[in-house]
Amino acid sequence: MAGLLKKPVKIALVQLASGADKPHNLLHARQKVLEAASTGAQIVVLPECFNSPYGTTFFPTYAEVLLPSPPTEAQSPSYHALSSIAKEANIYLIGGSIPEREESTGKLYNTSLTFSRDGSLLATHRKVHLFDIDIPGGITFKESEVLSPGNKITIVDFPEYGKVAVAICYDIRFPELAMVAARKGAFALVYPGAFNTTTGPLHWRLLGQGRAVDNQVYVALCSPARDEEAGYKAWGHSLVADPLGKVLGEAEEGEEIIYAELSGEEIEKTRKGIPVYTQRRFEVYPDVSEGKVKYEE
Ligand SMILES: O=C(O)CCC(=O)C(=O)O
Repeated sequence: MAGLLKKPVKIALVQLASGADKPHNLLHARQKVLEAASTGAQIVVLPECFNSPYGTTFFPTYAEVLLPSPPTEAQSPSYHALSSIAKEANIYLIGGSIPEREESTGKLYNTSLTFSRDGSLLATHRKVHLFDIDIPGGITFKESEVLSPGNKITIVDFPEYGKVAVAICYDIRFPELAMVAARKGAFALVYPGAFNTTTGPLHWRLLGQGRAVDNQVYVALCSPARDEEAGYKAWGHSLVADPLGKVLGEAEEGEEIIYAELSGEEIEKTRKGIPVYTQRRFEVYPDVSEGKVKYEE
C-alpha cells in the first residue's frame, strides 16, 4: 500500500455561498477557486449543487446537458466554466456537483465533474445513492422524485499525486463504496455534500471521520455555505479528516475556504501503526472490492 500518494499535496475546500443566479454562482466559484489556488492548493473542491439552490424543485430548471462530451457552452455553461477555471488556476478541480439532464432519456442526475490542470474532463460521477429520507419533526427529502441514480463508483487519477475517489453527499452513508474506492488505491475520498441542520449535527463529522478510520485514507467533505433565507439550510462545516480520523480543518456555517496538507507518509504511518490493512479475514467475510464491482478509473 506504500506510495498511494506520491508527494504531499495541499487541498482546498471552497464552502461557497451560492444563490439563484447561475451566472453569478459560476463567476463567484471562479473567484474563490483562484483565491484557493493562489495559496498553493493543487486540488480544489466545490460543493454539491454549487451552481443552484439545493432542492428537488430546482433540479429540472438548472439541469444542463453533458452528453455527448464535451457539451456546447449553451448546453452546459457550468462544464465550460469549470474547465476554464481549472485551466486558468492550473489545478485539479473537483467541481462539486450540478444537476444534469440526459438528453436522450430526459433523466436527471446529480453529477460531479472533475477537471485536469489543462481544462480537460477527467471523470464524471453521478450520485449513486439518492437522498430519500423522512425524519418526523426533522426533514423529509426525496431526490428520487426527480433524479435517477448513477451506477458506478468513480476513481480519478491525478498523475503527479495518485488516485482520488469522488462521490456525492448521501453516498458517504454507504461504507461499501468508500471501502471499494480505498482498496482500489484511492488516497482520499472526496464528497461534495449538502447535509442539513437536522442530519448535519448528527452525522456529518462522524461519517467523515468514520470513512477515514475505516479505510485509513484522507476524507474531504465540501458543503455549500448556509443561506438562512433558503428553503434548504445546508449544514456547512466543510472538513478534512486524516487517515487516523483526526479533523485537520473544519469550517463554520458561512463562506470559507478550508485548507489541508495531505501526505502519503501519514497514510503509511497510520497503516503501519494499526495494520488492519493486512489483518482482514476474507475467509470470514467477503472483500467488497472483489467480484462484481462497478467502478471507473
Ligand atoms: O445524508 C444526509 O443526512 C444528507 C444527505 C444529503 O443532503 C444529500 O445527499 O444531498
